[in-house]
Amino acid sequence: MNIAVVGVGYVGLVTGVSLAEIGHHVTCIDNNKEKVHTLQSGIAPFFEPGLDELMKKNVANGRLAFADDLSSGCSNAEIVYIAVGTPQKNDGTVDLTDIEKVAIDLAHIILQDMIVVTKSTVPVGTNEYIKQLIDTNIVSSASIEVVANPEFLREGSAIHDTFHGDRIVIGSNNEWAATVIESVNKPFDIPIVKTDLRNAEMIKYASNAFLATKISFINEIANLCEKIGANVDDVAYGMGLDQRIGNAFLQAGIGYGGSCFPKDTRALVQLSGNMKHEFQLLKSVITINHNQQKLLIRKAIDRFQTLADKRIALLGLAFKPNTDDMREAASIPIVNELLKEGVDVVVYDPATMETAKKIFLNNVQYADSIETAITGADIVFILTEWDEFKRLDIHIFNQLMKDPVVFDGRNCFDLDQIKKAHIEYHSIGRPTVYRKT
Ligand SMILES: NC(=O)c1ccc[n+]([C@@H]2O[C@H](COP(=O)([O-])OP(=O)(O)OC[C@H]3O[C@@H](n4cnc5c(N)ncnc54)[C@H](O)[C@@H]3O)[C@@H](O)[C@H]2O)c1
Ligand SMILES: O=c1ccn([C@@H]2O[C@H](COP(=O)(O)OP(=O)(O)O[C@H]3O[C@H](CO)[C@@H](O)[C@H](O)[C@H]3O)[C@@H](O)[C@H]2O)c(=O)[nH]1
Repeated sequence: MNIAVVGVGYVGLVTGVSLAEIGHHVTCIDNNKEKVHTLQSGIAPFFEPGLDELMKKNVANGRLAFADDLSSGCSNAEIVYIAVGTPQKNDGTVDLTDIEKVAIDLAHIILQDMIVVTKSTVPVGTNEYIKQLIDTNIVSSASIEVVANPEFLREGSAIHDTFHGDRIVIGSNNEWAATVIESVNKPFDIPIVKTDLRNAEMIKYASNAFLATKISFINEIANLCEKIGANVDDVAYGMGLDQRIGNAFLQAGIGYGGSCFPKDTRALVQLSGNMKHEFQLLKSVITINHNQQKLLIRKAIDRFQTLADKRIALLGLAFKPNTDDMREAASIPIVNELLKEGVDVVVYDPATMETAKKIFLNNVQYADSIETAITGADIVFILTEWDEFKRLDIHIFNQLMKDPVVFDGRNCFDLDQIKKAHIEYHSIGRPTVYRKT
């Protein structure tokens, strides 16, 4: 099939590359000319394990190309995927400006019958609206059908998730269009859920909201574990063995961030409100997450009374490991709060330093290694569970800090290992380990 993908962010690029990998001819289109230029020179605009290789391979074999112009990019396309951003507006509603623009621009250039597939996460009813927008603006006699095909990839494991996902959701109110998109996806060999447009849109929001709920639930259990002297890692393990619960997404920590959970949970609350349905559970999930992001600061203030003039090294700024994405990362409110407390902040992350410089400007110091970051620090905060941190020889804290106090927001270390290291160690939902004198 000849396919165009409009919007080359995370989702657009992974979609384009994977459709090319299973044999389709794909043109990825973005209106950001600089981005397209970078892509045409063989460089992915973000860090994602395995993506570069697949991209280069499919460009070389002629199945993948990039364009900055919708009209030329779609000239041969039988199917157009929309993968532009759907950010949140100040009032909490989803900003559909980019989707609307793509729909209207498509209506002006479509000359042959076409299937428009929405990959972007959009509120229930949006695909019907996209069809209506195209139908009312179309200049030719061509007809279009819409399909909702929400994306479930995770950043940092996007390639793996695409080829080994649990399901592909295909929503359409037109049986022919659904069947075509089913055949497009067949080579992935992943179970396909065929449903209508509204169900497909709702599956995406409900899935993200449920995963966010699991995280806030285990974080509340963790906070309780600390008070009653239990260990959340053991509790989560014991819970997760029950197949009805499952062990995924029970990692306690400083809450969820990223470009999806925060935005999509707020959007679902907003959508419910519009329907006069108060989604109390999800509102609590969001509040718990908000509080959890600041937990290390509260712990540090409890321990030291004031953090003014302390030097704090932050290890990890990305919202999760294996990505250079800092969208809605816990590190951002943490740095802002620490600066207000008068802290001397030094940061290190294996992948996000360039992004961090644009966010924190010269308000923090930037270290080029773990060692440089922690040398002379009074306190260390661990905010992202990069392998580089988990594999650290923990004696390094002793060697490079005077009185090492570590607040680990991602439970990177085993407590028995920590007990041998002569450091003071606070983590999430586990007993504090005090330094032996
Ligand atoms: N990032 C993820 O992990 C993820 C996973 C699943 C679903 N989603 C959803 O997928 C959608 C895209 O997310 P993302 O993170 O890839 O977005 P992004 O913001 O990183 O990328 C969007 C791209 O669309 C381009 N664009 C905007 N308007 C355009 C237009 N008119 N023509 C051509 N290109 C245009 C932008 O230049 C940008 O490159 C969102 O709805 C998001 O919620 C994201
Ligand atoms: O047990 C866990 C699992 C995750 N997280 C945090 O949750 C956030 C999101 O993690 P993850 O879901 O792995 O990353 P995303 O790339 O944001 O992926 C989510 O959001 C995407 C966008 O909608 C969906 O496609 C994916 O299915 C969904 O997992 C991160 O801050 C993690 O640190 C935890 O705190 N504990």
